[in-house]
Amino acid sequence: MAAARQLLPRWAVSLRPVSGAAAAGALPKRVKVVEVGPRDGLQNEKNVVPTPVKINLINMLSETGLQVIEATSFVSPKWVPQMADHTEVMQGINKLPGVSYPVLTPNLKGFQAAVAAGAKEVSIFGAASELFTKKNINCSIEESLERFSEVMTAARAASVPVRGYVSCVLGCPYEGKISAAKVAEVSKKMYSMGCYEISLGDTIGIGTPGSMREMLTAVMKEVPVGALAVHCHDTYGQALANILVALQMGVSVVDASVAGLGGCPYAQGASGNVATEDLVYMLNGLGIHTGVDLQKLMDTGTFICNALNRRTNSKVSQASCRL
Ligand SMILES: CC(C)(COP(=O)([O-])OP(=O)([O-])OC[C@H]1O[C@@H](n2cnc3c(N)ncnc32)[C@H](O)[C@@H]1OP(=O)([O-])[O-])[C@@H](O)C(=O)NCCC(=O)NCCSC(=O)C[C@@](C)(O)CC(=O)[O-]
Repeated sequence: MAAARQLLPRWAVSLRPVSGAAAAGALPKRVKVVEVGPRDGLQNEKNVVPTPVKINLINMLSETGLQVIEATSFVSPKWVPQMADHTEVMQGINKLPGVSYPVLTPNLKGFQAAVAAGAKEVSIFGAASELFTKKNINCSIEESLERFSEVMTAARAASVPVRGYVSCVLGCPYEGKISAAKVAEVSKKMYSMGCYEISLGDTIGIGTPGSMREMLTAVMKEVPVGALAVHCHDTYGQALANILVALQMGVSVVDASVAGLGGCPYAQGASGNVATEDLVYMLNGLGIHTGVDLQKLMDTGTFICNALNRRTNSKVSQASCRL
């Protein structure tokens, strides 16, 4: 199959990492932080989060300097009731120039609804595990790729850039260990379809720096490092260490969730993503530019934790409250 051309969002062009960074083992000078809190962070909440709270959360995040905020998902409300207000959220937020608000779309129906609601960028989401794919989107990996290819065709016609997620890259809640070769195979297929970026998801946060390195080594043979992102849940407390390894290997796009909110409804027991506050703190300490205002981010974390009546998972926010 001939590779489809990747349609880049406007902001992405200036953020491509300097080529050769991976070979030299140098850290990137800039990192694009993809904030997934409003989607990944909230999708697993038991109680329905009021739409105005979601809108406020996104509006506050927009003021922090983040360039990408994943806003919601256009999935079946029977599967994920928390995201049923996707259209209201997309139409209620203040979309700032220079900030992108991608949404998840599992199929053509979701893509069409997303575009009708004003989405200018979407993400398709697959997995390197057959059982997880079945539990999450009710089909096999092969069927999921067929559905995604319909989304890609429609997206290309509408000039909508598409990001691709691959879940379970370091382990699966149903299958256990997932081979790096399988992750590389699915990533390559999604990149070849035209996804401009592949986000590699450690869905259950089980990876270690060692398994992250092994997996990335395999994937980087099939997908250019400049088109890779990492998406680390922090269940085993390994997220920052895993991210650091990815940065050392040349990855310069990292997903994170404010206050470390979240989990996946189809990966029971998995905790949230790395907290965006903790990621930005680490990147600041490494002298890596993100453009994100840490104080505003922590204020946003406080807002959403108060709204959800829970304690933040961000160690940086916890520490700054104590000091
Ligand atoms: C994919 C489906 C829809 C298949 O679900 P299905 O039941 O197989 O779909 P279907 O095509 O048979 O349709 C069944 C019903 O759903 C409707 N439907 C069909 N498509 C849509 C849509 N897009 N939006 C709204 N409704 C839809 C469709 O119209 C029909 O409605 P009915 O006739 O029964 O009234 C379902 O499995 C689903 O929605 N799954 C979403 C699961 C999900 O959101 N998981 C969490 C996100 S993934 C994640 O968190 C991992 C990630 C990305 O963060 C990375 C990581 O951490 O690894």
